[in-house]
Amino acid sequence: TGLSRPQRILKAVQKNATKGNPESVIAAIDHYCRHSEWAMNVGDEKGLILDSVVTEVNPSTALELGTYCGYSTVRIARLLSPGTKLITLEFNPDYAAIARQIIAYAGLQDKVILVEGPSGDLIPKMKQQHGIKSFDFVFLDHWKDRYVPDTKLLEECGLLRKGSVLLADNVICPGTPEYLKYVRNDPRYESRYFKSNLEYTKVEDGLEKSVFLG
Ligand SMILES: Nc1ncnc2c1ncn2CCOCCNC(=O)c1cc(-c2ccc(F)cc2)cc(O)c1O
Ligand SMILES: [Mg+2]
Repeated sequence: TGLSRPQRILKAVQKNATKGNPESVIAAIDHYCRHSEWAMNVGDEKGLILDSVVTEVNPSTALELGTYCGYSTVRIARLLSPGTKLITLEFNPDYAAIARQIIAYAGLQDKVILVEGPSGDLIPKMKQQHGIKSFDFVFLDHWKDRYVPDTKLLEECGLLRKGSVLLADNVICPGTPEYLKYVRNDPRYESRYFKSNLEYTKVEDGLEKSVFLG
């Protein structure tokens, strides 16, 4: 049945972007997904909010849950200071294989550690496998019903510290009502909603930024 959607996205990057230029990789994916076929990247509109939060936090350690094709991985990694790492977790090996190629095309492979597997199994291994004490920044963009259990897991594993920032995609569409209740009602979190639109559409969506108060 031909190429998969992620394979078609990779082809669009190889055709239209410049090797080693993350901005051109981001632009190529956005152009393809806006004009050829929709895909579940965080996109250009929510991407600007992601950029501003990453720039504000300037994390030394960052975690992304849900890599897909690596679009937000490239957006985050391109903003990291030298010597800092982004760990991104992807469940689907086919997505992971495409993401590795897109991250490498952007020239960001030295800033990114892509780990394949379910977040619930991998999060408890972060300290011993990657020498992580805690995460300064976490981008949640995986299965929407994993946002709450994985946030609790990050807390229980001591991977959040006072001031750690969680940024969650899709809190309106597809929606993560349980997660919004959790971070908005728990006094240990200071939460704020950034209204935007679902990638490449006029449908409302947004990002929830939550600071862990310890
Ligand atoms: N390491 C891991 N551990 C556990 N699970 C993992 C994992 N890695 C991946 N997964 C699971 C799947 O990840 C993809 C999750 N993302 C989405 O489903 C998503 C869907 C839409 C969407 C779709 C259809 C509409 F009509 C409207 C909106 C938009 C988005 O922006 C989305 O992000
Ligand atoms: Mg998303």
